[in-house]
Parts: sequence; structure tokens; C-alpha cells
Amino acid sequence: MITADRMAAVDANAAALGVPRKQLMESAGNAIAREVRTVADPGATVTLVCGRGNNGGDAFVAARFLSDYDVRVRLLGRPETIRTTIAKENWDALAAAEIDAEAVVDPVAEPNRLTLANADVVVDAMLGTGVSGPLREPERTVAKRITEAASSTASDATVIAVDVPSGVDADTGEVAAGPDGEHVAVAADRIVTFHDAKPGLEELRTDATVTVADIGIPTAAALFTGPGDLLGLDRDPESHKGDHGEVLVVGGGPYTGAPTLAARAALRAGADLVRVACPESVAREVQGFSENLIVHGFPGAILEPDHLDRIRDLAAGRDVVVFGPGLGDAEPTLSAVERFLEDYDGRAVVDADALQVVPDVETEATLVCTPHQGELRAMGGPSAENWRERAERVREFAAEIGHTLLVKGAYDVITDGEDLRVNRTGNPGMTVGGTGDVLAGAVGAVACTQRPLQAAAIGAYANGRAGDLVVEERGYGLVATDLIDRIPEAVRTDA
Ligand SMILES: NC(=O)C1=CN([C@@H]2O[C@H](COP(=O)(O)OP(=O)(O)OC[C@H]3O[C@@H](n4cnc5c(N)ncnc54)[C@H](O)[C@@H]3O)[C@@H](O)[C@H]2O)[C@H](O)CC1
Ligand SMILES: [K+]
Repeated sequence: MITADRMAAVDANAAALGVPRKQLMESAGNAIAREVRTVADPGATVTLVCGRGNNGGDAFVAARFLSDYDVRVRLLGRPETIRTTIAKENWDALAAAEIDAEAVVDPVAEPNRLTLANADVVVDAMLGTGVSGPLREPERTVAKRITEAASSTASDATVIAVDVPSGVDADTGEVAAGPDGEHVAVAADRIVTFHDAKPGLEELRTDATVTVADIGIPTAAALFTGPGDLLGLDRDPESHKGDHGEVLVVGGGPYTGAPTLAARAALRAGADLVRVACPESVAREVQGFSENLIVHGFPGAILEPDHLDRIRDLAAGRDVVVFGPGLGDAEPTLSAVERFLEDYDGRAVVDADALQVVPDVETEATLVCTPHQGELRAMGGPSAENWRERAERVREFAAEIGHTLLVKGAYDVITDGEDLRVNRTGNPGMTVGGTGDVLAGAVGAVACTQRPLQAAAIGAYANGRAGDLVVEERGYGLVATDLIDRIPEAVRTDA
């Protein structure tokens, strides 16, 4: 099962692994052609109705594999409005292959030019995962025409939908109601969906047969983090302060640098506002590191249960709390963390010594734990020789404790007990102290807007990539603060 956003990420990861989208479209087109062959007798008339996105692009490719049929390609709109280069290249290739391809600029006024009337097979390639909102014209009227062609006695065409029936949301199966209150989507007899099943197709009340076609996306594109995982960070131009999250870092005590590293990393990873709650003994020092932080000192030198009311007030209204950097493991501190988590139901990243309380605490909170392998063992977690073995055992442990784990190593293992990701960015220069605090802060910032597993995957990828950028430039001998300044570059999606 894969969502549309995850599909786009995996698609981009595949490209980064040397399997370009053009090749995926070629495979998708071939899969459509195979599906047509299962229902079309030799010489059958096949009409492919195409939108201006990559869903249409898939069908342009399919047509090239179907030219032994009476095949017609009908583009809704003008060729110059085709959205992507790949789709445009495939549209242009139809002329070279002397395939009957026509742009129907006004299919509502001239439905006959769609040649649906005598089609034996109609391929619905108007829209796939790119749909947003109720079908607009001309797709709306054409969707009705396609559904009519399937049921009219004259032609009784078989309708094959590309990826998802046009008008259906791939994630939810919903068909948005139009201004007239009508829910319009293509009624398909068969659906060819790519790479993995779509949640929306399970929800769809239909007796259509669903074929999940492998289009050659390498397993590595879904297993290993890559640039595609950053796509979720794209920002809405209309956003305003606070939309990208407010983080509270609860840390400090024996160590002062740790909470500052985590807080500054959270800012660099995109949080709008970062607060630090730390013992008064270090508050001045933390504030001294960066005027962009809002520092709240609590009395004494370590976090204790007496401070909980204050911490709870500060955590209220924040998106994510990052617990742990520099807190130390004094008994009062660990019992304060445990009691905070017992009645906290928000999102939190738990790192360093605070991790010890996680396996036994009863909490409604959504936790992302970021242990290194020693801390994982201290949590009662597994140890293993190689990353593959560790991945499986950590996945079981995450399922057991019910939280997301990011286990740091040469290969970071990221899992929520179900999905598994492995991060390969980073280098041996990052064993220096403090890089874990930077990671915890980065994960905390990203967890404001992304699901926990995705936040951990992005945080690990960005932290490691920042470290790689530093080493590429200056060789080993990096220190944790070097990472912080490179995080914005590490999370750029246009790189
Ligand atoms: N991601 C992958 O791994 C692969 C995807 N493939 C195919 O690509 C489509 C998704 O393509 P995309 O260009 O993102 O969007 P669509 O073609 O689905 O539609 C965009 C198109 O439709 C217009 N539009 C959006 N909403 C509406 C609406 N409510 N009414 C009318 N028109 C609408 C929008 O303006 C654009 O013009 C995916 O489904 C696969 O088929 C691959 O090729 C295989 C790999
Ligand atoms: K479609």
C-alpha cells in the first residue's frame, strides 16, 4: 500500500538511483498495453483519452505498444499545455510512430472527436494521483461520456483506468462533489495501478479488477532515504509564522552545549520558533549561544519533578518537545521525564539519557526515539552485527514499545514497527560528540509538519548529508556546530 506523496518520493529516489522517471513512464505505458491485450481482440478499436499530466503521458507510451490495434489517442486540450517534458516527448513520439493522435481542444462541444462511440476499449488516462478537488471541465463531462460508452448497448466498451479512475482520490478513494453536488469520476471495469496498491482503491466500492503493475522502481528507492524524502518539506507560499512548527527543547544540566545544539539545529531544520527549558545554571550560557532562542531557566542545576508544571506550561501550544540533550541521568531527572510523558499526548523526540524511561512509561505521546546502539541496548533493545539484521530486530522492538525508533549507526535504521527506512548519509567524522543533539533537534523541527517515521527519515538524511557536505569541503575533524549551518542546504529539494 502506498500513498500518492510516498509514490512521488519513491519516484524521485529512483531517479537519484539512476532509474529516471522516463523509464518508469515507459514501463507504466507497457503495463497499460499488457492490460489492454487481456481484453482486446485482434483488430479491436482502442481509444486512449489523455489528460495533460503524467497520467496522460503513460497512455501516450501505451499507444506506441498498441499500434497493432486500431488505436486512437485523444488529448484533452492543446499540446502546448502538456505539463511535463516527459509527457510532451511521448506525445511528440506518437507522430513519429504514425499513430492516430489528436488534440481535442473543446471535447465538451465536440464529444464525437473523442471517438468513444465505437471503441471496444477506452483507456481513462485523464488524471491519476495529480487530481485535486472535484473534476473540472472538460474532464468532468468527458468522464461521464466514458462511463456512458461503457454501458451503452451500442459499444459496451471495456474501460481501463490508468493508475486510478479519473476523479478518484488515490489515498482516500473519495470522489469530491462538484458545485452541482454531483460526485463525478470514471466508472472503470479494470484499473492498472503502478508499483504498489493504493489505499483509495481498497476504499473504492467497485467491482473493477485491479492490477498492480511493477514498473521497475528499485527496492532501494523505497528502503533507503533519498532526495525524494525531502519533497514533503516543500513550503506553501501562503504559509505564515508558526506554520512550520514550534519546538521546545528540554535539556541541559550537567551539559550545556547539548540543548543549544539541539535548539539551533531545530531552527536550521525549519522550525519557526524554538524555546529551550534548561536549569538556570546554564540558561545564560544557552542564551549566549544564539539570540534566536527563547530560553526559560528553571531553578537549580538539573531537571527535577518540581519543574514539571513549568515544563508542561511551556510544552502546551508547542508542536514538538525534544527531550534529553544534556539532561543527564540523575534519578530526579529521569523521574521528571517519566512523569511528563505519562500525561503528555503530543509529539516528542526523546534522546540521550531520557531514552531509558521510554520502554516502561505508559504514554499517549507519539515518540521518536533517537538512540545510538549503546543507548538502544540500555533501553532493552536488540544488538546485531550488520544493518540488515539490526533493521529487522529494531523493527520488532519498535513494534513492541509502540514508538518510532531512529537507531544511529553507519547505516541509521528508522522504523515505526511497520515501515522501515535505512539512511546511508553521514560519515565516520560524525562520531564526534554533539552530532546526536543536532540530529534530535533536526528531527524535532521536521516532526512539526511530517509524520514521525518521515520526520526521523528526513532528520537522519539531512544530518548525515550536512556532515557529508562538511567533510567534502574540509575533510574529517568536523565538530557538531559545523553540521548546524549546513542543514538548510542538506534539506533543499531543488539541489
Ligand atoms: N509517481 C510515479 O512514480 C509515477 C507516476 N506516473 C503517472 O503520473 C501520474 C501523476 O501525474 P501528475 O502529472 O502528477 O498528475 P495527473 O496526470 O494525475 O493530473 C494532473 C493534471 O490534471 C489536472 N487536474 C488536477 N486536478 C484536476 C481536477 N480536479 N479536474 C481537472 N483537472 C485536474 C492538473 O491541472 C494537471 O493538468 C500518476 O497517476 C501515474 O499515472 C508514472 O508515469 C509512473 C510513475
Ligand atoms: K486515470
